[in-house]
Parts: sequence; C-alpha cells; structure tokens
Amino acid sequence: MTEQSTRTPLMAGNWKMNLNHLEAIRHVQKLAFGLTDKDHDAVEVAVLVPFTDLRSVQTLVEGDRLRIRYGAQDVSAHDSGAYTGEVSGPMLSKLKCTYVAIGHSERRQYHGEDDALVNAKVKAAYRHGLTPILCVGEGLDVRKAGNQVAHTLAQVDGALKDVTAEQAATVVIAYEPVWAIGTGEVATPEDAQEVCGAIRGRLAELYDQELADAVRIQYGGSVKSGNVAAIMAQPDVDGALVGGAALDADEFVKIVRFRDQ
Ligand SMILES: O=C[C@H](O)COP(=O)(O)O
Repeated sequence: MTEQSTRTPLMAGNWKMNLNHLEAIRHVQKLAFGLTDKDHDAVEVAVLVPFTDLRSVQTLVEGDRLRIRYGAQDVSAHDSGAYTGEVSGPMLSKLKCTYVAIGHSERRQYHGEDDALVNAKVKAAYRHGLTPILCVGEGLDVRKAGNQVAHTLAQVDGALKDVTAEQAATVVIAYEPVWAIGTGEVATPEDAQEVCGAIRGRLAELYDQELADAVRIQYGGSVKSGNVAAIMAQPDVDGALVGGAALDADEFVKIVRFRDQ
C-alpha cells in the first residue's frame, strides 16, 4: 500500500446496455456542463459506452475538446475475420477509445468468458493501444466461504498471464464483488480495501513494487454519491467503476466530486 496521491483517481461510468446514441449525446453534454476544469485536474473521468454510441461520443469529445475519456465494454480477442458480432481492437482504436472493460462479471456469467479468454482480450487491447479495465471479483458463495482474496487473485493471475511489465504498468483493475453489483448492497470500505490491497500485493509479486504502486485499482458495486467518499478513503482504492448511478449525469458528477461528499 502506498500514498494514493501518486495515483490519479479514475471514475468510470459503465453504461452497460443503456442509452442509445442520441441519449448518449445528451448525457455527455450534461457531464460536460457539470464538470469543471478543477474536477478534471483532480480526477480522470471516463465513460464506457455501448459500441453503437462510440462514434457519437467521439464526435462530442473531439469536437468540443472535452476532457472526458471514453471506451468500450468489451473487445474481441481476434483482430479481424469471420467472427460474427464481434468488435475488434483495431475498430476501437480507430474510434480513439482510451479504455476497454474486459472480464466484467456479466460477460463471465452470461457469455461464458473464462480467464483464458479474458487474458486473450487483455492482450488484444494492448496490441492496439487500448488500456484494459480488467474486472475481477467473487460471487456470493465465494464471499460466504471467505475465499474472496484467493478467488480474485487467481482471476488477476489468469488475466495477466504473459502480459509484460511494460503493458501491465498501464492496466486498471476493477475489483467488483458480484454480490454488490446492481444490488444496492455496497461492500464495506474494509471489504474493498482487503481485496484491493491484496491485488496490489499480487502485482508486486508478479512484477515489482514500483509497478504495483503505480497501477490504479478501482472498486465497483453499488457505488453512489452517498457511499463513494468512504470507499475512496481506503489507501488502495483509486477510483470507482460505476454502473447504475452513472446513468444519472448529476449523480455521476457528484461521484467524481467524491471529496465534497
Ligand atoms: O461496471 C459496473 C459494475 O457492474 C457496478 O454496477 P452498479 O454500480 O450498478 O452496481
């Protein structure tokens, strides 16, 4: 665990399968009006949007030189070819995405993504200059058995297999206990710190302490303006991956201003 002040917090809104391209424009405009330069100096702000929204968001961000970053919620492990329905790293890169979420629990649960596929997707992201937001976290059964740390670290190991130190230096890891996602049952700050701290420790083992100290580790799962400050006060929590609350632009702005809550 190190001083958080060396790491710029990252607040990322994961819109999941919400907001069509017109709603996306309206939402990003609201964020642009709500966020000040002071906010952007203190916190990096990103939105992870449906593929169909990316061009609209890119146009707004580039046209108005907004300081909001954007990205996708998934990427194919393949770069091109006969993979119906997939969207590739080169396609996301061409749309100037900064981030891509990989291994979200909803993809693991509903689309059968395992650690090997998550690992292949992380490598695909790096091949094309995209920064992965690697999602890890345990389900309720694992939590009840007290195995949350071992389970989550195994996911980190799997996802970062054969990922170089140069690549891993830029990864963002989102610890999202599945039982806290969309349930309103946020993890306690101590729960979040336990696993986020363990993830940083594992990065030090896999790479080195300097790298581990530089990587940003987010918490995700029922984050709202009312609970974000306590979670962000934990030494190894460097931001939040926000689902439901990020669909309300005013609420997301309050989350970005977690220091005022
Ligand atoms: O990616 C975001 C997480 O799944 C959290 O979603 P939530 O804030 O709606 O619980």
